[in-house]
Amino acid sequence: MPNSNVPVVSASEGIKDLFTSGYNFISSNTEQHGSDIFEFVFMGQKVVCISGEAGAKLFYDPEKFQRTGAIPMRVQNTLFGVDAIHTMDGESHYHRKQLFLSLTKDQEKKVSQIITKNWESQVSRWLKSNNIVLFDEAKDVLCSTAFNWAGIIIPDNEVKKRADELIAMVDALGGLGPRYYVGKASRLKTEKWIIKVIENVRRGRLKAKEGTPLYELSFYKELDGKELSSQMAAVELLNIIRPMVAVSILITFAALALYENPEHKKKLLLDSNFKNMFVQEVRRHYPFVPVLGARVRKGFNWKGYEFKEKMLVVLDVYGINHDRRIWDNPHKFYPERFNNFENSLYNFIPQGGGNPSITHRCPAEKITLEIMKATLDFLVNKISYDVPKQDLSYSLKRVPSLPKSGFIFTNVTWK
Ligand code: HEM
Repeated sequence: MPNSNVPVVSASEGIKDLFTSGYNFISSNTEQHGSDIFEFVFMGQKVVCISGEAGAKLFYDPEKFQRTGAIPMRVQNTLFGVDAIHTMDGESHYHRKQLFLSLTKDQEKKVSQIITKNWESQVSRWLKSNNIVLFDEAKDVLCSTAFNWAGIIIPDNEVKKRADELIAMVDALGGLGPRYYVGKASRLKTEKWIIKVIENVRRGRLKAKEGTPLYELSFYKELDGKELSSQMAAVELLNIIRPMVAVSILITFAALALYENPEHKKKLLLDSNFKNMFVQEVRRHYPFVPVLGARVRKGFNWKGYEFKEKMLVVLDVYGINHDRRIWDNPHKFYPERFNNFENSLYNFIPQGGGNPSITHRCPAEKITLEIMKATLDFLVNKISYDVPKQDLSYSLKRVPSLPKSGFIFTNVTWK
């Protein structure tokens, strides 16, 4: 059956639109055409874009979609590593996912204690400095937190270099040219180092504490009873450390939200429930993950549209977090909207959707929230600072996005 019943965005129009609309590319087209599905030809390949809560529910049906063959090599070469959990399906995905779920389960308190200590240890330096860039500080603090939690000790003078490499992998996501090559080189360098660490643990030359991600990934066995190759173990260990460092992007947006909405400061000082709503709204409101991709496992029909086997389907993550059918006044920063918000698993998906023990949804949303809350608590309750004039704008055309100045603060004092 021909798919003549959905809008088709021409390749030339679509490319122009992709570069001018960025994060809003899918939602601007679904709104314009009044359809949650449209087709678009990107680099010679037909891509089906879907949006809306029902679109997310469809996308997370493992009978209909698979991840094998969906993640471009340029993303695997930089962000995730080749053949990582993100690309797996079925039983082997389920088995590996249980490892990630067990590594992250009930860890939020431990991680937030480490990060609070790490933030506090920066203050004596800040008391003597002017114009401190929060994003730079956050990526280093998170890098040292992530390695400490994962069971890898790195000297203080290596933290910045490692943090820069991990952020370069994330920054490569929407980058053509230099950003991509810096991200790829950073992955090669970091993987090489972590492979050595894992081999040292396996040969008993380096002690790793049972229960830490380093130990568990070093000795984890696949369904066939074999250990991961040291390369694969390194890729997956980095799939825990790298995203933790990337929370620095959300932290920078949280500081921006606090600065632009000073009326929330008092409530953040006193009300832990409000702190929770505030960080949820940061995850919803600000741009981070733009889209997710999957391939049709076996042909099916949805809303009269014929999804054919192997078709590439892209889900509008940013758009669903700003969908007028789900959120009133979606472009307003309004934490109170999370009071009594009914989460259906598909209507608020900043870290993916569905049930995380079955789907590819992020296993570390609780950890992410606690890192953000511990940081907000530190910024609001422990220190005072001024925010000088700077360019705090951020672009929806750049993936990932970030306030241009990185959020500069100065005149720091303890409270
Ligand atoms: C900055 C905050 C974070 C964001 C925005 C984020 C976002 C995401 C997204 C969108 C996915 C993929 C969902 C899908 O494919 O359907 C994902 C998966 C994943 N995330 Fe996160 N994440 C964050 C933090 C973390 C942290 C702190 C960790 C580890 C401690 C982590 C570990 C993972 C892993 C291992 C997966 C793969 C799960 C799978 O394929 O089954 N993430 N994350």
